[in-house]
Amino acid sequence: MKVVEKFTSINGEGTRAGELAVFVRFKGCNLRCSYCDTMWANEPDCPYEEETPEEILNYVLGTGIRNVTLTGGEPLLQKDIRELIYLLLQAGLQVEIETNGAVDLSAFCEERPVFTMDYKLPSSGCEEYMIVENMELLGKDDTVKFVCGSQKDLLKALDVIQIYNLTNRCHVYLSPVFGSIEPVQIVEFMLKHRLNGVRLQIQMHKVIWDPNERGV
Ligand SMILES: C[S@@+](CC[C@H](N)C(=O)[O-])C[C@H]1O[C@@H](n2cnc3c(N)ncnc32)[C@H](O)[C@@H]1O
Ligand SMILES: Nc1nc2[nH]cc(C(=O)O)c2c(=O)[nH]1
Ligand code: SF4
Ligand SMILES: [Mg+2]
Repeated sequence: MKVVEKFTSINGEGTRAGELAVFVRFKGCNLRCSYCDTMWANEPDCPYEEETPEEILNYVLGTGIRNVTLTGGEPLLQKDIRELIYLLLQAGLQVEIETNGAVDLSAFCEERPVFTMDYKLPSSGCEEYMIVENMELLGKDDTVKFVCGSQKDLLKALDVIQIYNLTNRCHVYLSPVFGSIEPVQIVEFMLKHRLNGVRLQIQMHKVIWDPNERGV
């Protein structure tokens, strides 16, 4: 598996934000979002370590931390990802997958990790690649995250939340594209549309550390 970085930190996003977590970031992505904060991991010349699922499991177990987040790039494109998810779950770890909404999740539902799935909004430039059938596969422990960069994005997020009845299905987060929309604009939008059951989330690691710092 192509690993570009592994580190321990607090999870800055998702339902376990604020808890300790081990991160494994994989190389490569099938999308190219306008705002991507980890584009470096998607470049063909980005250095990586080739690691087996067993090696990654041993690293995770060695940290003594029970939450594992698999991210990237797009982690579900890695050839051995199913085996890794299986090994981590067998070891009793809490496994979260950050995924971009452009990979069919049906192939990964047997192992049942927790999915934090983006719905890419217009300003990402990648909305056309969303596999909306994934919505049906999500359950109460999963999350749909809308990373919003504009009012147009917020209106589209509202549409998608209503069409797929997301607040009754899973967790729903609105998160600002870091630095391009003020969080207060999202709060005002939530109030205006009475978005009950939806949460604002700000990437905590970018508040704690330099927003461009890697490995945190
Ligand atoms: C870097 S992606 C990796 C996982 C997967 N490719 C995806 O898009 O979900 C992890 C999360 O960071 C979010 N993200 C990337 N750049 C961001 C930015 N500039 N501001 C806020 N969130 C960002 C993505 O939308 C996604 O939810
Ligand atoms: N601390 C921290 N939390 C995170 N949660 C999701 C991340 C990601 O890049 O996918 C991330 C990250 O890069 N750092
Ligand atoms: S899908 Fe995720 S990793 Fe890929 S470009 Fe978009 S934000 Fe970056
Ligand atoms: Mg990140």
